[in-house]
Amino acid sequence: MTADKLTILPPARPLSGAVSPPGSKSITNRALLLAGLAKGESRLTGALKSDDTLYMAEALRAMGVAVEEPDATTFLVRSAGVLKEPSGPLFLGNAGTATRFLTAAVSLAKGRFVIDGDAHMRKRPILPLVEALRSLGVAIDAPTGCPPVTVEATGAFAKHRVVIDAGLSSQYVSAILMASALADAPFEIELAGAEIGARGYIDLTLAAMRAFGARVEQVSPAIWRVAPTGYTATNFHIEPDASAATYLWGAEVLTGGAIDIGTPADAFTQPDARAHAVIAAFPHMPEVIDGSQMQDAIPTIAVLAAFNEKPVRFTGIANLRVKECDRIRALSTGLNAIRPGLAEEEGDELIVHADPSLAGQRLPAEIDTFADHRIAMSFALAGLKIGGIAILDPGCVAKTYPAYWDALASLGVGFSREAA
Ligand SMILES: O=C(O)C1=C[C@@H](OP(=O)(O)O)[C@@H](O)[C@H](O)C1
Ligand SMILES: C=C(OP(=O)(O)O)C(=O)O
Repeated sequence: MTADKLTILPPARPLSGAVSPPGSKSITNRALLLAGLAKGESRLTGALKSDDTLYMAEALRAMGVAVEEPDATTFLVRSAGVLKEPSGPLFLGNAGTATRFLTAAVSLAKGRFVIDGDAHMRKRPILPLVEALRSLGVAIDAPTGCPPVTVEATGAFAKHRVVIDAGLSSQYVSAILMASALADAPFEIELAGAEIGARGYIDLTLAAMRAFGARVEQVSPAIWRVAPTGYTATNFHIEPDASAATYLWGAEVLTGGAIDIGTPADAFTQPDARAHAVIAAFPHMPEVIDGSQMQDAIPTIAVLAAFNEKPVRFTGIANLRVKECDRIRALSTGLNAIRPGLAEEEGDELIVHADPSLAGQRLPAEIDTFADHRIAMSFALAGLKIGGIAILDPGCVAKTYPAYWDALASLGVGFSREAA
């Protein structure tokens, strides 16, 4: 974490140029794990190198997997196909994917594993996953309901069917799906309720599992069946990050520019690519936006909404409160710091009162990012149109997009950096 602040200087011209977003965080962390669970060598290209994926790589190394980095976007993973007991706790920063996915994966290894993270991760719920694994006979404990999680693993599940509540996070389901291909018999996962965060992330999980040789079928909208195939090492290419793309799409429409991100919106398989259609409608974005299937894109769209022609109500976003920070609160706080009354929380919904006349004004505001990369990256968009927007702790973008500020600079955005 850096203590400084970065003030965005609104560009005089529309932003134009070519910038490729980095590799997908979600897919990189799935591929790293599955490569670590496969016997042999897997080459992962187009990968993201950022805090979240480097924590995953480091944890795998601590469990005996060789993870080499021949270049800036490749991981070369060599594994015996089993995760060994590490000599100490696995520290995963604030990487939700790494934390949840590894909690399930180590439950089928042998030994004692402690999954831990930073102060933010220690506030992010993991109890539904812990309880599901416990119901499978795993000796697992998370006294606060959040990390740290301690697992005493014996190498097998005692049962081959689990019911899990994924209302708070789809990552719990992805975690068990990926681990369950290592069970010793066919395994079934059922959702406790119809509610699930973003289903598109489950599809990403199934696609990654199949690429590494798993056989998994969706029996009904709430039930998946996984064959006990284990994983096969493979070479795997990772597409660019759709959530990262949303900032570039946002910068393009907000400034009336032309930014070539190198990937057509319909070529992404990640759920946040849905945001493209909404962003492309700017400044005529809909008055009600259901964020449930594109959750990580909501900060981007909410900041754009401040410049929309009509107010926007965001629904289906309750679990934004348990992401890297409470994103509903962070968005309302930041927008109201720019101009009081700009945003309003109504229960777990967010209303952004649009005001196109904000563009071109000077409204100095310090944006508290709450150490959340998406709050930093999305509020930078406001700074493209409003003078005086300062992003606190800009280094937090390293969680998923370490080159973000360089990318904006390459498009012609200027900054002034100072100690906060
Ligand atoms: O499976 C994944 O890769 C992710 C799932 C989503 O989280 P939840 O399932 O916790 O909502 C998303 O917000 C996160 O950035 C990545
Ligand atoms: C919610 C996010 O991350 P994670 O849950 O993987 O930490 C995110 O990247 O917006």
